[in-house]
Amino acid sequence: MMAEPSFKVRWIARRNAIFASSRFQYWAARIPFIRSVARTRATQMFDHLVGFSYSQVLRAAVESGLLDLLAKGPVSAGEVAQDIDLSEDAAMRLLKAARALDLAEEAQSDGWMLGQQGAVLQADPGTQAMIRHHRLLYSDLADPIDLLRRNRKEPTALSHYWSYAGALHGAAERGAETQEYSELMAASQRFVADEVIGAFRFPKQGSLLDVGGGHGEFIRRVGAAYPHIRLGLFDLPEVAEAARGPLAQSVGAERLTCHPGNFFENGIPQGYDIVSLIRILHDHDDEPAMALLRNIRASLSPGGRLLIAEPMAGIPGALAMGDAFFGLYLWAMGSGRPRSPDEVARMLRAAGFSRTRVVPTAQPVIASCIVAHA
Ligand SMILES: CC(C)=CCC/C(C)=C/CC/C(C)=C/C=C/C(C)=C/C=C/C=C(C)/C=C/C=C(C)/C=C/C=C(C)/C=C/CC(C)(C)O
Ligand SMILES: C[S@@+](CC[C@H](N)C(=O)[O-])C[C@H]1O[C@@H](n2cnc3c(N)ncnc32)[C@H](O)[C@@H]1O
Repeated sequence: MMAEPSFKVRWIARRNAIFASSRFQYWAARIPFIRSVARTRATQMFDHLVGFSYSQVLRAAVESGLLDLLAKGPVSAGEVAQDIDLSEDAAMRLLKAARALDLAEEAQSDGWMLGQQGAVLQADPGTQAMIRHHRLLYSDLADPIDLLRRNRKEPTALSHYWSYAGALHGAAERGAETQEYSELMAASQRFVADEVIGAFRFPKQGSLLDVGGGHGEFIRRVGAAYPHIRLGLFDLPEVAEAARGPLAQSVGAERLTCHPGNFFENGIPQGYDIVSLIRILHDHDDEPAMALLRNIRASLSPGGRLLIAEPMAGIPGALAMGDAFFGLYLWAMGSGRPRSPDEVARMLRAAGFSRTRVVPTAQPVIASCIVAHA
């Protein structure tokens, strides 16, 4: 027999019945004070509903070169039309859509420039690369129920792209593809690295090993901020080998060691003060994620620390980013899930770490940070 519904259950049922009533909605939109909440809710629902159209405006602005053109503005609608090969009518439709999203601004009569959000986006090749990349996500999400019903290990556009995840279930070969995803990750690393470096103090004379460090953009940035820190990069052989030359040139060969390897099959190199996992843990389901944490724990001496930074779930003010974006993204990728800081902390303790601490970041929508002590 079902237990008596709790007070909370009864309260939610009552609240939902009131919110669903069209009479309540009608009056709420007209009563002073309450109407601002009603308007915000309606706009929020509308934005969720049409989010895909907004994304496609971003994509058109990036892929057509409109943002770069506006950066040289003011430009007329005619010039825009000619430059991006659209009719004047279509160019004006795109400019107005871009203006509505604050990507463009009409600074003078028929003189278009970047809007405030446009200025941020145009200056950031990493976010632009993500906008281009999301065509894969949206093709996988074309039928979301079908995606959620299918065996998660069936190949998708994203699992093919992330060949290391695809390789886990035989969907893809490695090679040229690692080059492509490494470049995307390097391009979008700027904000993540800034968040981590702004939040966490690295030991000035110590050593840092970035596990799954890709082309080394993170350690390049830490290396620039801490000129005396010794740097290590661990990644799949084809990635680590491709990173070695350019990275040595950038940070100095004498303080860099590249370790080719597979963190599920090989031990993590020992002797580092800090090991970092940047945008790695969420890629993996719980069992492999625990194996990776144990592997890192085994490599650390007393006093050693593990720094985890990635977008996390359950972050106040950024809830949708965690479970509504990364939840579906990683589902489509076929591996991993976003975790809350509490979940990550529990896993760290189960892997043998003694203490964990959340390090607050300025923009949790980009990354949250947890440090664990060996
Ligand atoms: C001074 C006066 C008068 C006013 C000031 C007003 C003011 C504060 C203006 C603000 C200007 C400003 C500083 C704006 C800053 C804007 C920023 C920092 C925007 C940042 C946006 C970042 C975005 C949109 C990031 C998106 C990231 C995405 C979608 C990442 C996706 C990552 C994926 C898919 C990763 C995949 C890897 C895998 C497989 C999961 O491991
Ligand atoms: C999502 S990318 C993150 C790269 C980088 N940390 C960043 O934030 O830009 C995941 C990285 O983990 C590496 N990787 C995936 N599986 C691996 C494995 N089994 N062993 C070592 N590295 C692996 C990939 O090659 C890739 O560079």
